[in-house]
Amino acid sequence: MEIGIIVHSLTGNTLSVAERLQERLAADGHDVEIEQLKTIGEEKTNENNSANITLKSYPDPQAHDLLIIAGPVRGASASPVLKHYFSRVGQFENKPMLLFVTEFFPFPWMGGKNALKQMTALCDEHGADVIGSGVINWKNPHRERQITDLLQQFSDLATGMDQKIK
Ligand SMILES: Cc1cc2nc3c(=O)[nH]c(=O)nc-3n(C[C@H](O)[C@H](O)[C@H](O)COP(=O)(O)O)c2cc1C
Repeated sequence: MEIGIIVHSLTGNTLSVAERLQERLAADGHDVEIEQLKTIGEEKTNENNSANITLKSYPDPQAHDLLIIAGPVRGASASPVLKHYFSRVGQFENKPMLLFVTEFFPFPWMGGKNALKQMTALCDEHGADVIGSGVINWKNPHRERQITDLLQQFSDLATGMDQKIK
């Protein structure tokens, strides 16, 4: 199955989890491509109006069977860069989607869950079908276990989906 991981990552945390996911899903037999969302010029972290953001490129969601969308938590909310990407892409036409966020604080209720809720609402609005999601808390003493659990969960969901479409 063709899997696209569309990731916004400024300081590398989210990207590092995305790379581990890519490795895991590739070992499961999928074709996995990471596409990073990058702003033109230096990213302004105080820019909360996603309409003022312009990206270097806008990955085509229809190029993949399954999409994984990931980014950092910003002010207990979804990343403005991801919000902008959704607004520019328009409709996802029932694309199956997995979501994850990384955040500095140690527990998911400290912003991560809210960011995921916003991203899920955006997916609903744009016609995507969210089949799983997760939060990685960078300051949680069990961060490594959170990451391995996420890899396992996403691997199981991707395998289940692959079996359905075959
Ligand atoms: C402007 C800004 C706002 C942030 N807000 C939060 C927040 O509300 N809660 C949190 O836990 N971390 C917050 N963070 C930290 C990032 O979410 C966290 O470090 C994340 O893992 C960074 O991911 P990245 O390295 O992929 O960019 C914020 C970071 C920035 C720059």
